[in-house]
Amino acid sequence: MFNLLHQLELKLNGNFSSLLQHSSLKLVLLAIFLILLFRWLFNFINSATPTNRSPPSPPKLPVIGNLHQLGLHVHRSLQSLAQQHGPLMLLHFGSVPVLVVSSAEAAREIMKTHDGTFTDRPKFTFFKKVLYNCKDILSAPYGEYWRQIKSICVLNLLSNKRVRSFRAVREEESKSMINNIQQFCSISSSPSSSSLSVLNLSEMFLTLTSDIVCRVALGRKYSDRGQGGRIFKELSVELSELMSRLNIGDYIPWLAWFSHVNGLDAKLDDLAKRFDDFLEMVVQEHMDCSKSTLQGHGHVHTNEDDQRDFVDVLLWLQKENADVIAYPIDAVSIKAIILDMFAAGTDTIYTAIEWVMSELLRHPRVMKKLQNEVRGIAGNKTEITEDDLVGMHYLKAVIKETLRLHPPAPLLVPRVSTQDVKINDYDIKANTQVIVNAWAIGRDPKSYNNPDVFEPERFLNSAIDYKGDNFQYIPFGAGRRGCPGIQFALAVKEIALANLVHRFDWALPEGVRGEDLDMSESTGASVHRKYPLKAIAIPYSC
Ligand code: HEM
Repeated sequence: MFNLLHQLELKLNGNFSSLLQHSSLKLVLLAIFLILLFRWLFNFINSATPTNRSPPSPPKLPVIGNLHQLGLHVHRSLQSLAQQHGPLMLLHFGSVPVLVVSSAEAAREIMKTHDGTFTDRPKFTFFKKVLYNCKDILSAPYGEYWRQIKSICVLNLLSNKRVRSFRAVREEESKSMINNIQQFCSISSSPSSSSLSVLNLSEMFLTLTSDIVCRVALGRKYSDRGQGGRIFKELSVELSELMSRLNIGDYIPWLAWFSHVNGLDAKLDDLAKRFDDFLEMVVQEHMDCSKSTLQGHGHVHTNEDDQRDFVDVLLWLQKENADVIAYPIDAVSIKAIILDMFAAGTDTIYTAIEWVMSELLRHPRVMKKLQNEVRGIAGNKTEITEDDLVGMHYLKAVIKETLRLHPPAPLLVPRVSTQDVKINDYDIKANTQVIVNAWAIGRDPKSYNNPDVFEPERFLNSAIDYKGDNFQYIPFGAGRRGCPGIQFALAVKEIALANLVHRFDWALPEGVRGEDLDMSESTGASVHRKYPLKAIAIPYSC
């Protein structure tokens, strides 16, 4: 989401120069510039005699505020600014005040002590255009509607019981990924093949994750069946890309026209339309199916039925609860909630598995220790099932340590204050946007020894967990707006990783040594590897 902050400079430069060739436009822009300059001078003079105590701020420029101080990797830029200005720092992105939180203590203040004040989300153009005008859980404004759909999500879609009920889906899809790798190894080791072939693991993890989320949310896969499959893959990739682009009008409202000129608005509208058509088709399929069930042609679903996918559950709730809840769930809410599962679930899980395997390939000692644990527990079994995972403490520590170093959403999801509030003696005004730098907090030397070193042992016998009570460790956020998908995400990661390290030994292509593996990050709100992870699998026989 934040990479536009950088793209803005580049794109504005390129497009402005051609536009400025029109002299009337030059005059209009000059007039706008002068108005803004006067406004800025006026504000500057007023703020020179502050009546309140704001958090420290680096100096800002007119119009763009502190945007020029953000590099391609915003979490890294904000960490270095915080090292100079402190763990609570007030920036301005354009005209929007943004409070940046960079320590566990400050995060506790925001997400626990004053959680009730920081429960709203900014009204980003992406949320309005693609997430059904904020009718989903992630972007819905704090209030009764959000409370209702969040509790549906926590109790009916992502409860521990419901997550357990999808065990077969996870086991089958992990098995299918392992079989594909096995097949790939057989082909590459056949006499006709000249060398061991290199697997694109990033692509495999993306397929695994989106197939699991699809089956759980929509009832079937959309990755391998004719046109529906093609449409779905295209949409998922675009969703992730456009979610990562920031709309400059969100921060400098008078530049909103720029998103018309550079085509971003049109792309968002187009994506929203195509996603809506796809989800409409899926919901219709479910409704047709339940009609034929009522006519006696199929299996009747009940509330206790563990086999229902998310669309089934939401349609059932729509019917059952129509008269008892404040905001009856309409068709738009159903589509928005389902879209959230993809927007918030797929990219994050796939990214997390990608980083775990990257760290294991970089650290052969940890890989070996993990394989010993997994193979010791699996014994002669070829496939790991979820029953085997219970005793795999090192596996869980490896996953935890990777999420510390590489939280898929390093800046969580921004929030907004709903009223004026005092934090650590600083006055924070209502409507201040809040960014919590979970990435910087996870690497704070005050909380961790050797914070940049990958050392899963630090989480063995440690009481730190994911629930959001340990503010030095918040990859899933915390408080009322915390992530409801933790159990779902961990269940997928654990079964996939255990099977990957059990069934294969792993090496990097072309004899690259672990420590030389390129760990560059992509730009954007969810940070994955810049380059796909490629590796060689060597089948292991138990
Ligand atoms: C490794 C995987 C995941 C990570 C790292 C992750 C991370 C996050 C983060 C950081 C937030 C914002 C929390 C905050 O503001 O305090 C969030 C919110 C959310 N996540 Fe996740 N998530 C993951 C998986 C999932 C999955 C699998 C689902 C659903 C299937 C999901 C659904 C949501 C929803 C609906 C929200 C919005 C909650 C709200 O605004 O009330 N997430 N997630």
